[in-house]
Amino acid sequence: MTLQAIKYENGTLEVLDQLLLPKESKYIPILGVEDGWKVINKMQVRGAPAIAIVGCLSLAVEISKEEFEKKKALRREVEGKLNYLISARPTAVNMKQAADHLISYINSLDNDESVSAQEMQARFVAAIEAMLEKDISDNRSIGEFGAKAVLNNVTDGEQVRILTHCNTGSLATAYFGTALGVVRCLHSASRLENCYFTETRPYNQGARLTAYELVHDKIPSTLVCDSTVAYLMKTAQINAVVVGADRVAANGDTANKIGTYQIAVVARHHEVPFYVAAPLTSIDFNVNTGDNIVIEERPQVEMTHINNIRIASPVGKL
Ligand SMILES: CSC[C@H]1O[C@H](OP(=O)(O)O)[C@H](O)[C@@H]1O
Repeated sequence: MTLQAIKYENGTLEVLDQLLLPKESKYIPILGVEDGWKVINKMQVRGAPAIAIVGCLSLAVEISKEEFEKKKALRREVEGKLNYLISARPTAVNMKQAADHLISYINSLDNDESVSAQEMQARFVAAIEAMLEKDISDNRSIGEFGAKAVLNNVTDGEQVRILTHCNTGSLATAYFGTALGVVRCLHSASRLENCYFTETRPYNQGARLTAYELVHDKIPSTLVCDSTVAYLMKTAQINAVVVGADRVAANGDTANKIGTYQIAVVARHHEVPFYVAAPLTSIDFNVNTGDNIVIEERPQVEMTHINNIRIASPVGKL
């Protein structure tokens, strides 16, 4: 079992094919931007931060193999390929945020006459490589801060029962995770009684990925059907719901995996504190409210089939 979704070293990139988990643990080589776009679009790699990191690293791999005599040629190639990578999946903002930051950075290098084309290429690749460690550092901070926030609402020494949705752990980020990072910190502090997590149809991020992570880390946990969450909050004294985010709008509206909204409504009804654990790279200050967030529509086969086996009778329009 491995929880390293992304393996990168000196211009070589491999990603864990999450479509095969938990049955098979297989790494896919990423030789450039086209490979990066495909693994993101097919959801072999998924999770808002991981999408941005893999997308940008696929560009770093490609750029590292080329030689640029002219700085403007490098800038043009970088801009075009970053904008292409954004198109792989629309809802998570992290790839767009990373692209905007990197385009601004390479423009500053292009405009700095003291920087040669070779230096520009090296500094640009280094800026992308730094995203890996930054994400892990952010996740640990989110985990510690989130655990404190959850524990502020319970009596001293009480062990907590958490509900989470989808996968927001090491398989959705560079490592450690966001909402699952909060769960990891509660467990490390010996304050976690149990983490309930939903199967998260139709891709089954919970049943396939979150289960994989919590078993690996030996964290007390229970897999529940998506349809159980209301009953669970009625009967299991859940202390908090903690979820991730694909995109948070300027007013705090949050787009996350389908099913999150109904969990939030039920949490409100049962007066269970509801937390969104997300890095700054998931916040889009250019979008005023959630109404302006593009919600992804995936192929219907992802609902009607599991491992290429039909589980839903053929019907009309789904
Ligand atoms: C830590 S971000 C996790 C985020 O990504 C998931 O979506 P997907 O598996 O489709 O990429 C889900 O929305 C999670 O909240």
